[in-house]
Amino acid sequence: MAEPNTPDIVYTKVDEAPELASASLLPIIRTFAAAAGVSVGTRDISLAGRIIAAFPEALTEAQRQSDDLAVLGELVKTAEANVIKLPNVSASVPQLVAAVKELQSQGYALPDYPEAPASEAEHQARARYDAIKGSAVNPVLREGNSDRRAAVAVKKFAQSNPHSMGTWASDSKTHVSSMSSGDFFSNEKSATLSAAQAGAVSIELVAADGTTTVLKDGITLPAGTVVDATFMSAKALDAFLAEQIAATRADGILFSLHMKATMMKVSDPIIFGHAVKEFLKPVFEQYGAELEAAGVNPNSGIGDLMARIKGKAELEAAVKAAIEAGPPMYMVNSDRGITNLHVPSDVIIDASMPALIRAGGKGWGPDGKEADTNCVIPDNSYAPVYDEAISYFKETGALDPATAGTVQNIGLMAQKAEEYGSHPTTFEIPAAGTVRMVLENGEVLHEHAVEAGDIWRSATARQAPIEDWVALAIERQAAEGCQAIFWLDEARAHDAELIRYVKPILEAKGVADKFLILAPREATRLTFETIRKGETSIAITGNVLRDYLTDLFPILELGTSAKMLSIVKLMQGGGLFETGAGGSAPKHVQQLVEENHLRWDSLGEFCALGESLKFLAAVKGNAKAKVLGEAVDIATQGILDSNRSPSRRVGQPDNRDSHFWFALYWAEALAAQTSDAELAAHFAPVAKALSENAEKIVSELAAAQGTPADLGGYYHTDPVKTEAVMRPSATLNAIIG
Ligand SMILES: NC(=O)C1=CN([C@@H]2O[C@H](COP(=O)(O)OP(=O)(O)OC[C@H]3O[C@@H](n4cnc5c(N)ncnc54)[C@H](OP(=O)(O)O)[C@@H]3O)[C@@H](O)[C@H]2O)C=CC1
Ligand SMILES: O=C(O)CCC(=O)C(=O)O
Ligand SMILES: [Mg+2]
Repeated sequence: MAEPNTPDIVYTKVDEAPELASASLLPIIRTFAAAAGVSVGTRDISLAGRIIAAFPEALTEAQRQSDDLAVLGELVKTAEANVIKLPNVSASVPQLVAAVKELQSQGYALPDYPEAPASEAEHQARARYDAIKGSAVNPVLREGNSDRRAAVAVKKFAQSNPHSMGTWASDSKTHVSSMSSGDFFSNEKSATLSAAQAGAVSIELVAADGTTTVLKDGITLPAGTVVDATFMSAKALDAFLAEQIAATRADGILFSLHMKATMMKVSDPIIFGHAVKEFLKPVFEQYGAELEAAGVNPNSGIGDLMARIKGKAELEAAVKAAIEAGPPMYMVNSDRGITNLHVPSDVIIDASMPALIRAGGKGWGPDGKEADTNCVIPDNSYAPVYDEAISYFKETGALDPATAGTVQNIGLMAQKAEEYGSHPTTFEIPAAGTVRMVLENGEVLHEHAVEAGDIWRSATARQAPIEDWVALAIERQAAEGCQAIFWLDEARAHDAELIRYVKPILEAKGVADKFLILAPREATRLTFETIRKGETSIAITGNVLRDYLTDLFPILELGTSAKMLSIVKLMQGGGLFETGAGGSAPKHVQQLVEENHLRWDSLGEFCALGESLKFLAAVKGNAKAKVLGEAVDIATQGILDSNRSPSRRVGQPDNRDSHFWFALYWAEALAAQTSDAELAAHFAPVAKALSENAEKIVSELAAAQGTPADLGGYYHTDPVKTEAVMRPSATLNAIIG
């Protein structure tokens, strides 16, 4: 059961650009909803909020915060859940450390993040910080599978207002490089647990000398669970990286590494660290002891390394020389000298690869110019999607967003399906031996011979979420009547187990002929061919491809994934409405702080709000919520039709302007509707006041732009300062109240 005082809708407090947007939009939502008796509460899932909640004993009574993520984690397991979830930071270690430092500077007596915990207290602090790190929110809240697609109006708008696309040259040197052996893909084993195999599972390392170390126990898996185990060989990875660095240099193109160090919070920072070490090999060989003494952890990137050796001229010169000796690197920010390998969370594959493909295969080099790029994606499980996309565009030229059809996604992710649940079962192997997954009945389910440094991981997917995912796919295909493809490779161990679920369900429902099952590479090609004809395709995928494809296709079709409708149909009957498929856009905060312009597009919030209100109407029979929700859809349409989305440049309308127009169109739609006279009467004067003062409001908003903005913090902003920045129109504020 949900807590007795749960509001009708919970709106999440998050980080960076979406949180800034909330400072302006949420007061409007609350005021409008209150008029219809709909309550909108908030829960804090921001990085800073989660850190504060984890250390109550270190803080004063006034500083303490409840563990809102835990509360929401319970709520989403109930039918009462109606949550609007904005993107939050999935923190890398450098981000976590920066957030802790900021809070300490604000008087929060938090322990430092212990890089190398020694005492019991440090081990405890480290365990709490590790739980906050990476993708720690989404797997908890996503108690349902994912349905992401562009709303019809949004897709139509993109077709009639196509964004610019880079051109693809057939002789582009841009390509994807992946390991051909020794990676997670090659080493994967998978099995579905029978009733006799269900129960407790332990993971142990049997060393060469026969001693056994338990890596993890206390896991209980029910019958029907698909259990995978695999590993990446550290030696094979290093050899591959060395080869790619040399080959990139020889080709005269940019070196780039694309990982998901946030969502894959244990394995991917380690792989990223291998790349840092390989790129700076002479430095680590010559100065290894000094780097260690300075507390350098390559997994945290070159940025952290540079900060730790600051002032040590010889070391600094050695790092500079090593970077110069390597191929030019793909840059995050060439003006500031921030490379791909500076921070593990700066280049995140789901957003970075599509942006590069949208640009015609170009990345930014250290000279501030665009260039072809070697896209290094070590594991070969999903890299073929990007490889095939790039080959396809080299052959056919860029996609035309004016005519392209659309790709929707049904993604398996409920109950920490697949890689989402793999964090506690991923290990950097301390010594050579055999890793074994041992079942309660004594059987060894999977085993691998490993060497020190190898990265071993197990992921699982439970029966109920898999069946729910197939059911959702059937429902969506029936609704659209279009092509629908299960992106599953029968030659891959894990996918073969999923296919054993999928096929009988499709056959039993009599819909097998409506679906294709294709390996990712083949599915990529067919899907591009389909949307090139202007048609729709539904990609039904596992968790990682859910993540990758719901940025890839929208970024090519709509220019951004921020405009996606992103619904999580919770398995217990509740609703979780995500706002777009993108993240928290740190670059937008940088621009706001420098020139007080927020280019964040809240279309994702508008779409989610409409869905959330209509869901409230449907499950609680709340007629006023239905009226509010339908009016939100009209207002969202108005934003598109009248081109009220934020512009990218200072001096032009921004996020705050779009919220004003949204409020105006919403109020007008409510005043005009005839299903609820009381609401119409209430909103008529609001619409009138907003409309009559439009010019004044817009000029007050414009006046705020152009000078630096002070938010009083980055991860933990000052609410009063933020409100002053985000609500600069006294006229609008007076009408909203
Ligand atoms: N659901 C979640 O909770 C998610 C969280 N994240 C987190 O977000 C952070 C940033 O991730 P990153 O990989 O940079 O991806 P983002 O999606 O945040 O940003 C990449 C780019 O996409 C564009 N963009 C994204 N959202 C919007 C929007 N609403 N309006 C306009 N443009 C938008 C921006 O392009 P431009 O700069 O050209 O304007 C932005 O720089 C990370 O901390 C990550 O962990 C990431 C994905 C999902
Ligand atoms: O959970 C995360 O870290 C990011 C998730 C994400 O990028 C997505 O859901 O698209
Ligand atoms: Mg994503």
